[in-house]
Amino acid sequence: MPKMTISKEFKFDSAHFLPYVPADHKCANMHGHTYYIEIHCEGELDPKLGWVIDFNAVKKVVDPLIDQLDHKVLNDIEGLENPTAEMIAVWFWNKIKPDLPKLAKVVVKENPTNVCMYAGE
Ligand SMILES: Nc1nc2c(c(=O)[nH]1)N=C([C@H](O)[C@H](O)COP(=O)(O)OP(=O)(O)OP(=O)(O)O)CN2
Ligand SMILES: [Zn+2]
Repeated sequence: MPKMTISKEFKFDSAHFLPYVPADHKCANMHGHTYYIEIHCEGELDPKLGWVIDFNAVKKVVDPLIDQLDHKVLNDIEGLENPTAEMIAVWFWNKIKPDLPKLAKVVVKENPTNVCMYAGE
């Protein structure tokens, strides 16, 4: 069967600051982002269902994680004490991969121009 990649996008609004940047870096101050997260899953199509994985199955795994972060201070979340886009991508990967083995990539967009892609290596 053909091998394909699907992706589903999620959104959350959070505050953060970056604790290890120099004090005069603007990101040392608390500020907010509307984050967009893409969850990419890759695999062969199921021959009967005709899909890689049900989009709804992705939603069921990811929604509880979005709820943990939405309208929160990311620095207060375990594992996100230094909430760069890169660390957020790793956080999502580690939480999602055990439940979605077809997970192939996590994309974190702090804004349309600041984007991090992580494929789990
Ligand atoms: N590699 C990374 N660099 C930076 C990160 C990050 O997560 N990974 N994060 C930040 C800050 O979160 C900051 O809020 C973003 O700063 P900046 O790029 O200046 O974003 P702006 O929205 O202000 O973008 P402009 O292009 O200047 O409009 C910093 N760096
Ligand atoms: Zn920021």
